[in-house]
Amino acid sequence: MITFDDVVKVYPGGGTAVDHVSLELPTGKLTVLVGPSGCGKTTSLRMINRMISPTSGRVLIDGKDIAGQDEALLRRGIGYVIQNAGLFPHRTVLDNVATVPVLLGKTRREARTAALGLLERVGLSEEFAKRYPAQLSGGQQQRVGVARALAADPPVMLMDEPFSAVDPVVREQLHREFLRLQQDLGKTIAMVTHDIDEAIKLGDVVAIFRQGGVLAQVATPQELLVAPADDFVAEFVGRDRGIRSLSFDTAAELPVAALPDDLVLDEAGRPSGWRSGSQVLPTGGTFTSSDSLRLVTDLAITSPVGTAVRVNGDGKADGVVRHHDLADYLAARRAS
Ligand SMILES: Nc1ncnc2c1ncn2[C@@H]1O[C@H](COP(=O)(O)OP(=O)(O)OP(=O)(O)O)[C@@H](O)[C@H]1O
Repeated sequence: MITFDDVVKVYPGGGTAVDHVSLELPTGKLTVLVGPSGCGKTTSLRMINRMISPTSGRVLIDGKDIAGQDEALLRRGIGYVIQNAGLFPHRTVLDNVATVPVLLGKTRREARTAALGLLERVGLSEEFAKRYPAQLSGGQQQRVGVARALAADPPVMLMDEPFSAVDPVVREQLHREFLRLQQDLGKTIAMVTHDIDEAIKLGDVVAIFRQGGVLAQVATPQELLVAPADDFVAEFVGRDRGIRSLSFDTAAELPVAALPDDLVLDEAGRPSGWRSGSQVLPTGGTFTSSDSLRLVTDLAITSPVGTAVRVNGDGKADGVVRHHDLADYLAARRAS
């Protein structure tokens, strides 16, 4: 666990960048530091590996104040990924990843073999290993940056806007890959972003900062959407938060009604449309009990008959949810 204990940072000649922040970043989880520009996110992140020292207060890793620790040793256990990857331009991709393990005492051959494995894990095949960073796309460079940070197998990773320099489609792909990787590795990660949607998507815990380096709220993404602490957080989290919060709940407990007569099924029992006079209208998609309530809501709204169809693992229809029943369910859930 990383602990900020009443941390203050005042830059000489500047204002207060971080103002009495107390925060816990749980072990094995991804904590996102998010907030508007200049609110102290990067300063806070860099206090974890001592690139910046607090003016007062303490930063502890697993209960030990890092101020008293050997700086080189401390950083060995902390990977660092920055925007635009920050790769060494005159080294190949392979050597970018293998450099730190060599410095830590691995033979060049061992380090290179491990580096190839890491590149593969972040989705880069062997053909990229011999290239130089400038010969890669932005998204590929970010992947190398992540592989390089992982090379020393540090328990802690600091990531400063790691996905912001790539276009939205590549970012989406990197998010998915990164979440899968983190599921396997379970690193303790602190990530800075200014993008609340990214924070909500990736974070186990989200710490929202406001101007002046003050913590506005620390919560799970779902809590932030359902119960923002104040108007600043509500505004920062953005519109549609009620609908967005439904992404975090599955349809497992949603009661379904029996299949109605106007639902058309194929021979295998799979839904193929809604009968409407002489026409058959499209179902517009189906859900399973492990899908989110947000998907079910979307299906019920967009269905030509206001009804979402549930299917089982074989794709057979096994129940329906009408939009008014869904509304009743959501209202009852809110009240409980
Ligand atoms: N070396 C420095 N000297 C003086 N002031 C600084 C220094 N570094 C940062 N600041 C100031 O401290 C405040 C917090 O900066 P910081 O970079 O931590 O914010 P941030 O939330 O990461 O911002 P951004 O999202 O724009 O990167 C800002 O007002 C900034 O101008």
